[in-house]
Amino acid sequence: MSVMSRPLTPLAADDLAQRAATLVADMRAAPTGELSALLGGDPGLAPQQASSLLFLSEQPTTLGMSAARLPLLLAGRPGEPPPLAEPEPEDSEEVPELFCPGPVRDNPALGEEVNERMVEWAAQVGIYDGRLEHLRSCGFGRLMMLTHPGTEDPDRLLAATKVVVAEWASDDYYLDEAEMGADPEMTAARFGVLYGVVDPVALPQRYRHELDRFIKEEPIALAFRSGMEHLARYTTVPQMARFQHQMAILFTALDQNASWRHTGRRPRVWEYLMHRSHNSYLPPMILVDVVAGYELPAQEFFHPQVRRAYSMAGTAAVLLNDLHSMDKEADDDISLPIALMEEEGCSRQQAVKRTVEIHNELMRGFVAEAAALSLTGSPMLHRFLADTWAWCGGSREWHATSRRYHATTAA
Ligand SMILES: CC(C)=CCC/C(C)=C(\C)COP(=O)(O)OP(=O)(O)O
Repeated sequence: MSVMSRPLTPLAADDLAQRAATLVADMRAAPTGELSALLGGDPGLAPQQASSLLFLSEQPTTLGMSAARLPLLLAGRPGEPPPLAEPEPEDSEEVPELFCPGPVRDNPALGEEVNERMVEWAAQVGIYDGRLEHLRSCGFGRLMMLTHPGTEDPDRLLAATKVVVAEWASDDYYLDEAEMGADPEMTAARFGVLYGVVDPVALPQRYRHELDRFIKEEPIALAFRSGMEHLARYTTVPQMARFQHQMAILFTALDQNASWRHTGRRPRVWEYLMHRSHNSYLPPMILVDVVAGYELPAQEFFHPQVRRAYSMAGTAAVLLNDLHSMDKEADDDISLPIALMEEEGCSRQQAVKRTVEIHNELMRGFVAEAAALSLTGSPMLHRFLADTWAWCGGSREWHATSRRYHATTAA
């Protein structure tokens, strides 16, 4: 019987320590010393104790992004007063280190090749027309190279890059960038139609040509259709179905975001965190097995405990995006630091610190869940969890260096 068809049973402490050690060993580039201490350092601990330690330990570590790497996030826009609250005096709010690995591999030439081919494709489908140089400089090919160390195959990486760039483009064109035609009043109507392209509808014959024409003329729709056709060369039926499901979740969350912008209503912190769990980095992250050339069976992928584990990683990773894009977002946009400043009266520095703490809590939660799951899951699940961890490391590196977030650094 598949382990995922029955509930997980409490584990013996020595089992947990042993499995956690294996998991950590497989998590290339993980902060192994810290994880070992947390997960397996004391085999006498009961599993619940070991797990709760993961949530309690917030000490600065020797790994991850140090507070020193966050000055840009703390600085605010040059020449502008600090938003909403006065900053705290220096070092009263020390930002903890990120609990997140670094990249498992960095192969700039591979990233460049994928990036160039992606830009060529973007020109063909018509997205980022007149902005292709900026698209190139964002280095989405590099993002995919960094986040998917399991393959050297540029075509596999390119297929995934296309759908990920289509996702970003839909966010830019339909929600975020007014100068690219985004209008919150129209967002839900647009994503409604787009979903019918992602999960193709069977329209009555008489109306099909109108949809076909719409897809040809709407670059975002064409980007999704073309990108998904390429991706389908590498997906199984369940893998493509899970991608479509994740798009439905994403589009709903983007509609929610548009409604806040349209009405001017600001979400509470808990509500924003829920939103960011749906508008998270799961869309690119759940492709880790597709790109690496194996399949996490649907029975495990959709198991609530597995989904809980990788969803924590997906939300944590997107909170790093919130930190890095603080200075580029429009005034009506919302992020976790902004929600914290607005609702809890935090200064900018306090909000950054709190965001890092929440990120770390989620990542520690992911590791705790992953350690427990790898005791009973399939080898594919074990690999999927390790690849998820590696994805976070690659994403962290990209956010720290991409021109999408830092106008003057290398893509
Ligand atoms: C890859 C991708 C776009 C995933 C879906 C979730 C999503 C729309 C984002 C992470 C983009 O969020 P955000 O608008 O905050 O990103 P930017 O800061 O604009 O890059």
